[in-house]
Amino acid sequence: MRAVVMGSGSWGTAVAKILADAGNDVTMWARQAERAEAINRDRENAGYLPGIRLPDGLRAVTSIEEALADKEIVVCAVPSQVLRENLAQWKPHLPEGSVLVSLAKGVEVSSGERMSQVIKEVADLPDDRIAVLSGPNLAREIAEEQPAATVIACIDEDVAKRLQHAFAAPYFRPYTNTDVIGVEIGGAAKNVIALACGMAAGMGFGENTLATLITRGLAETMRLGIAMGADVRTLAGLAGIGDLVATCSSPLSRNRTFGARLGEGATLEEAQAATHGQVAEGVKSCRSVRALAHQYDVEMPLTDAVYRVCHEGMPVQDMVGMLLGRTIKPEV
Ligand SMILES: NC(=O)C1=CN([C@@H]2O[C@H](COP(=O)(O)OP(=O)(O)OC[C@H]3O[C@@H](n4cnc5c(N)ncnc54)[C@H](O)[C@@H]3O)[C@@H](O)[C@H]2O)C=CC1
Ligand SMILES: O=C(CO)COP(=O)(O)O
Repeated sequence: MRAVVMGSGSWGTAVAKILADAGNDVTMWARQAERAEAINRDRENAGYLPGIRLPDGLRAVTSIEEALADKEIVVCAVPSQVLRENLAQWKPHLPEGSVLVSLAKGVEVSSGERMSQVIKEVADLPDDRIAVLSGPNLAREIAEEQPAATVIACIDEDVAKRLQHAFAAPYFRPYTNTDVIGVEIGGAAKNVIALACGMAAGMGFGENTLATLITRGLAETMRLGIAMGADVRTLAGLAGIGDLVATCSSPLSRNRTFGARLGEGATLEEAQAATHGQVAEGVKSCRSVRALAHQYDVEMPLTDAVYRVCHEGMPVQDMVGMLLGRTIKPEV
């Protein structure tokens, strides 16, 4: 199929490689001319995935019109808080009949909307032309062709199946799902829990703490997902627990790394500066996920604690007392 990946950061580049390796005709859109030129000249996106050789057929362009022309699959690979402004520029050039696939893992702070809702609103598309791709997919590992699986969700199962074939590469196995809400909530919430896990690791805590945070993080993600209409089995799958485990455990995760820096004593500004312009989505999404928890009247104590550290100046060390000092209660 003819596909374009709109955004040439870490994950956009890795997904462009997947699509090319899966036999599609793939274009990448980059904001900066130097990045597009370097990708075309060096077959490498050195700023984001140094040392990864990109497939020969992959072509990068900076013109939005050229990028989108005639494409059947349009992959949205920009961070969640800037998807709306990017989409507004892409909209006039979106080809008739194309399907938009969101890669972003976040909930928009200004609206409380999931990415598929933002796409529907801004691009004015029916639900069967909007899909989301999410799972335990650390960009660097996938770019190195380490085997992994993912979930492609669309309300229309036939569309999800078409995309499943388009994204299936020898090292990358997509599963379909029609539970778009579950897949999106799993992806957004795990970044917040990964911040908490990073903070714990940074403070020197070990595997018991990590396992506790992952498990209770899943419990609160499930509470929110169920309240919003998700299928709990989605959250017990790749886009839920799968991604939670990968992100919370890996030093490759930007969210976990951001949290670890705070846990080691860095200020928010220092942690932000150390991300080198790459996005740690959970820092913003903890605000919107917490707002959804309030809206749907569910308890999300870990998300609340991360929010307080990131936005209310609560010292990281106070998280422990805040979480363990809660009223003791049944597990389930
Ligand atoms: N990196 C990873 O391992 C994975 C990332 N994701 C998700 O994919 C989405 C994109 O992530 P990455 O590619 O890793 O991000 P990144 O930070 O590496 O790259 C972001 C890309 O968006 C572009 N962009 C366009 N408009 C922008 C603006 N106004 N502000 C900032 N950047 C802008 C940047 O130029 C850059 O090419 C995020 O929501 C992330 O959570 C999902 C799975 C894996
Ligand atoms: O979503 C990811 C892995 O599935 C990547 O996580 P980070 O954004 O924390 O690097």
